[in-house]
Amino acid sequence: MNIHILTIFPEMFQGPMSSSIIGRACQKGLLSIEPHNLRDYTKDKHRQVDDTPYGGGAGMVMKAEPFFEALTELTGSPKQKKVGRKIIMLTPQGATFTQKKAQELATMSEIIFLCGRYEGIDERVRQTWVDEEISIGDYILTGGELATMVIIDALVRFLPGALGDEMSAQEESFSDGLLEYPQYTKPATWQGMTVPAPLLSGHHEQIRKWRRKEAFKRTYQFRPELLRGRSLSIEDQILFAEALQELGM
Ligand SMILES: NC(=O)c1ccc(NC2CCCC2)nc1
Repeated sequence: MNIHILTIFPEMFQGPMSSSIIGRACQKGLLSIEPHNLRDYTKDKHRQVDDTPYGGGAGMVMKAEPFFEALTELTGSPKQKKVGRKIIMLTPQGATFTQKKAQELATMSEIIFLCGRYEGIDERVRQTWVDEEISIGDYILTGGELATMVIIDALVRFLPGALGDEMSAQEESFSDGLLEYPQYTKPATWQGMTVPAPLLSGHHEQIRKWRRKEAFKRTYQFRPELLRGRSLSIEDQILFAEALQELGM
């Protein structure tokens, strides 16, 4: 997968996108991440990327030209829709990003992220080029760059080979829509707090059930809406009932 990012702050991507799992995935050739400085696509000597808004008002708006120049260089023309490529704009108006969307994006062969700054990007960029608008949550950021990094972080986990096998286990337990069960590591007792006995039993079936029940407890307590409308297997119904009992419900 090739990821291109149009931004006026390419340097923001150096640290986060070259560290840890993302950095290793790039080194393994599972994906490439290439920020492009929009100023390199300006034609005036001041390398102007923004200007005052028509109709007045505070702040500045990002000019269409640098985006058009960069996107034309990267993709040819707007009409050349390529299968497996998405052009995504990060905005608070976008569809809220989810794990499901992360999984879907991970199947793309190319993604181009458009990062706005100031008051936003000239509307003609969106109407000409943008396939999807995504928001990482209902809050306003100073730019689309951090939202882009969040999305890259979430999708890279779905690239085959990106996670060591120790992480892939977390993958399926989380992606079935329940919250994560509690995690423990050595020592077995820390400041008088002990690890729950089932986890020390070495009894895999007991451990699996304990984890599933804890996931039901947490999901019911913190995100009950995730449980609504779910059809549960017989075993899950039993574990869910036990979870509610232990919660004193
Ligand atoms: N919730 C979000 O994903 C999000 C994205 C971009 C943004 N700000 C950008 C958008 C255009 C100028 C700054 N704020 C919030």
